Amino acid sequence: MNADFPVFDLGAFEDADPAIKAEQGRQVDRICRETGFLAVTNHGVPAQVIESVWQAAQEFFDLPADVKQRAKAPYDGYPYGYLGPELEALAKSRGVDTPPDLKESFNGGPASAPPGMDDPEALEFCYAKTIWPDAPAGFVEAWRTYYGSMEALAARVMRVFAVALELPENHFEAFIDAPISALRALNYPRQTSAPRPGQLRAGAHTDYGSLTILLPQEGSRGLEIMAPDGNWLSVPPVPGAFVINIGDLMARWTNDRWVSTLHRVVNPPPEEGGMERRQSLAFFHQPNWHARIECLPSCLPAGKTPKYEPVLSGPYLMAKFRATTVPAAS
Ligand SMILES: O=C(O)CCC(=O)C(=O)O
Ligand SMILES: [Fe+2]
Repeated sequence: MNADFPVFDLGAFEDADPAIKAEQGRQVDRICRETGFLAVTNHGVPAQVIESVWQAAQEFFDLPADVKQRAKAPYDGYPYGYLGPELEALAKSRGVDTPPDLKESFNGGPASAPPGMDDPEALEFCYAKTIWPDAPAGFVEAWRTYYGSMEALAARVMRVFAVALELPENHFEAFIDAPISALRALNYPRQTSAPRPGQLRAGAHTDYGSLTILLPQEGSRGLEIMAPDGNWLSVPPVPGAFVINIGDLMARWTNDRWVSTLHRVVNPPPEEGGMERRQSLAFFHQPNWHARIECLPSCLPAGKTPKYEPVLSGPYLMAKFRATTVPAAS
């Protein structure tokens, strides 16, 4: 048990006066320099919003395979809809060849494109239609409500990050007012046979964007992060909390002051009777398509040049995403 997994009280931060906020920001800065993983409590997302999408996702994953396939992505590399078992290997994003991950997922994007958006790649990719399942009833509404709650929560966490980086609290606002985030419901099915060598529920990877809001199944285990000493550390269940972690884009934005930590989901140990299924929800927050991500002013030591060229959020995400899709067998 990791008694020391950091827990951050978001409501208390928001109610605090500037001096306390600055002090809490320094704590968040320290966490993000070390692992970039923390649990966020007192987040204000209504239990009902979480419960509804959780239930809807569970019922969807319980449907027969052929029914789920009706919501499948229309072609390889399409970002949204149902992605069946063994179609993705996250370790490939780092050039590591493993068997496909033991999971299935349902993915959805932003509700609509912002007015004036005419970039063909953005329209074809981030703003592509979500392929909705026709069952269970209420799925779309529950999904959209949760997606909206995650957009709002991510914006609040970005305010904490701004303070942690000694920037004005609203620094990130203009970069994230038309975000191209994705919500993914994950199901790691009950394992009835032994995994292949090197096969995990989710291979070791870093996330791509600014931050991820993860909701692991209550009380579940399996998520591991790489500690600064190189050892895998299991993330303990924190009741009522979301697990927040930063992604590659935030590492880049901060000139590597913050780390986008390697993480994975391991198979349950059979000797603990742990072949059971595990569900999670992952919201991948990503700045506006056109947001130019270049070294933040507070992250560049005097006299130094930034480590990275500026990138645009959307095209950067596309390149990352395409590297992980396992091509269909021919
Ligand atoms: O299911 C989990 O706990 C983590 C999933 C994850 O890291 C991802 O999908 O990027
Ligand atoms: Fe991840």
